[in-house]
Amino acid sequence: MRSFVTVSRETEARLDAFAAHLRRWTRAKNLVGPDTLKNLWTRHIADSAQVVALMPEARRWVDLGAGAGFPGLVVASLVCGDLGSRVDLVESNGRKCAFLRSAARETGVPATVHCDRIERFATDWSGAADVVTARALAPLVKLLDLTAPLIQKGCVGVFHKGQDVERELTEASTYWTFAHELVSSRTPGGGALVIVRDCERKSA
Ligand SMILES: C[S@@+](CC[C@H](N)C(=O)[O-])C[C@H]1O[C@@H](n2cnc3c(N)ncnc32)[C@H](O)[C@@H]1O
Repeated sequence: MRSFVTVSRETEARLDAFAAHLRRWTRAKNLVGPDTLKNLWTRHIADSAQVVALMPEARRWVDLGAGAGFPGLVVASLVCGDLGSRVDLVESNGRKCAFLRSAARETGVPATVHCDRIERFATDWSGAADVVTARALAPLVKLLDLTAPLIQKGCVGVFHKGQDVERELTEASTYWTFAHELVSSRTPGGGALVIVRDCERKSA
């Protein structure tokens, strides 16, 4: 982690507490696979943290399909202390929601957990967001379906993608017109981040 992202001592302490909490929960409740723990700092924490550097002015974040907190809880650890910062985490798995709440309490970060289906959250939620994130959740075309209502209100989508990002962009452009930027991931694995600032569904 330290070689990929530079953070303050306080942030590093929060991330350490989050990592320790995740290891404890995984031992007791089998929350994430052994590969996740093995590569925790480089593949998951640093990979998650890079979205904050891309959106330094953002204060209100929404993370869809937060899982064990990537990137949402890592973002919350980094923006903690910035005036007005908050992260809304959406996750439908009850065990993961319990972990997310417990980890947010333990680390003292400004995160709210919505234990809900994204489809329902997206329809019901009346809050505002600067950035919506999703990592390892769905192909880009589906992410645009889910996040278009937010993006069309000015929220920026920042989506972690793997090596087949070009194929996902081509597929998405069949159904959507969207303004995007592609940023190479700073962490190993050859992935990329797709930043979407505007989108409109193409007429049939
Ligand atoms: C592959 S995991 C990725 C978790 C995390 N973002 C990461 O990068 O490690 C996808 C997560 O999204 C959640 N999820 C999938 N579809 C969902 C939906 N429609 N509503 C809410 N959560 C969903 C799953 O429960 C799971 O925890």
